[in-house]
Amino acid sequence: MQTIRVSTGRPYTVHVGTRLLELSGEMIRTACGGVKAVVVTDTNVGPLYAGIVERSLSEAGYDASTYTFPAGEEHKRADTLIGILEYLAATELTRDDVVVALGGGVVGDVAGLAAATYMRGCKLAQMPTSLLAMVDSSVGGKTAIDLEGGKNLAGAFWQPWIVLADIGCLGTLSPEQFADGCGEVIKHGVISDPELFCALEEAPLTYELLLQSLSTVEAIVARNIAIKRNVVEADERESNLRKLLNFGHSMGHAIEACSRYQRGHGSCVAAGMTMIARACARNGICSEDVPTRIESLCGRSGLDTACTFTADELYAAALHDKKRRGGHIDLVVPRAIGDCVIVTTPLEEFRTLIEDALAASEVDR
Ligand SMILES: NC(=O)c1ccc[n+]([C@@H]2O[C@H](COP(=O)([O-])OP(=O)(O)OC[C@H]3O[C@@H](n4cnc5c(N)ncnc54)[C@H](O)[C@@H]3O)[C@@H](O)[C@H]2O)c1
Ligand SMILES: O=C(O)C(=O)C[C@@H](O)[C@H](O)[C@H](O)COP(=O)(O)O
Ligand SMILES: [Zn+2]
Repeated sequence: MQTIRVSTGRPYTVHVGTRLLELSGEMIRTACGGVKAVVVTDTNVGPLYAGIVERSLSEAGYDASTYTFPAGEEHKRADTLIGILEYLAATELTRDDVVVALGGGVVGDVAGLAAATYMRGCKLAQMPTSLLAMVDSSVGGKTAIDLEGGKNLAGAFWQPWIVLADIGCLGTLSPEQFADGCGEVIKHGVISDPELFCALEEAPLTYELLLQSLSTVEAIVARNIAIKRNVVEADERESNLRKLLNFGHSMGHAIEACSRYQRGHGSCVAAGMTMIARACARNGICSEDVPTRIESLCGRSGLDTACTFTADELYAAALHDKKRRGGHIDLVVPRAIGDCVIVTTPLEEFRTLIEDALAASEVDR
């Protein structure tokens, strides 16, 4: 097992390993205390793993129960949040008690927001079960729901008390769901770890690798958590540096919204990273090999980087981005693999960059 300490306002430890589902009760009790624990999960993950976690919590002395909501990004919404909050109230959970978010990033984000708002804040344990949630969403404290206007528009920063990433859970993901998490892994390489990016070019993170070597995947997961930890520790509330973690997301979130959340987040980030890198190459900000290498690595990791939406559609959706301030948007642009910067960009220029990216993808075809 690997442990990664996160020194945010309230410090906590991320544990990455196997058999953590079974051990979760005692580990959560040590980190959180309390007498009640509510496992929040979705209809795919619950039948697989909630029973093991609820049993472990009970054996550790908790009065434990489970709340399950329908799987999918389309349920990362206000009515799901309210359903969870009403359940917490019905079980008479107190502020000293624990919400256990067991699932992918959707469960982590919405259950995390429930924990942040229930009685103005109760304890939270993140138990990510998808690759994406392990390498990214369970760490760093961003919680959110989507609104009609766009992705993650209502949320809170609420760091967990503990994160338990049982990599044994990855085996029940579909190859497509596993690949989706690679989008954020590749992002981490591009923003700050060129050695990771090169290592992935040598041996991409694939479902086949998962079947061959769980320990290799465990090491990659831990390395990604450490990358995210370093950024979050430096800028917990995203005043500046943390925006780097949004590389590929200005266009990625727009693609996700345009697809009405039918396309996976990681795949949209892969397309968004490729698009902004293409636009940067066209404008002499990076060399042509940057978009080529990003697109190629995404493809070898099983990610689709195509964008089927028009500049008008993407621009309209991207206007809801949280990094927009008046007539500008803070864009994360790559200068090289491992070297990204945040550039405050006028909206007209951003619109031109979207057009450049789409034009460049036409030329490539
Ligand atoms: N808070 C953050 O910092 C942050 C970071 C990145 C992404 N996100 C958010 O995370 C979400 C994407 O996360 P995701 O890709 O995990 O999506 P998800 O939670 O929808 O999970 C993807 C699918 O896999 C299923 N699943 C999860 N674990 C499983 C397992 N072990 N076995 C079988 N099925 C399993 C889920 O039920 C779902 O159908 C998006 O909403 C995105 O905005 C948040
Ligand atoms: O943790 C962060 O900070 C990130 O930006 C990680 C992203 O991968 C993630 O998708 C996040 O939810 C996006 O944040 P948002 O503020 O643009 O909603
Ligand atoms: Zn993301």
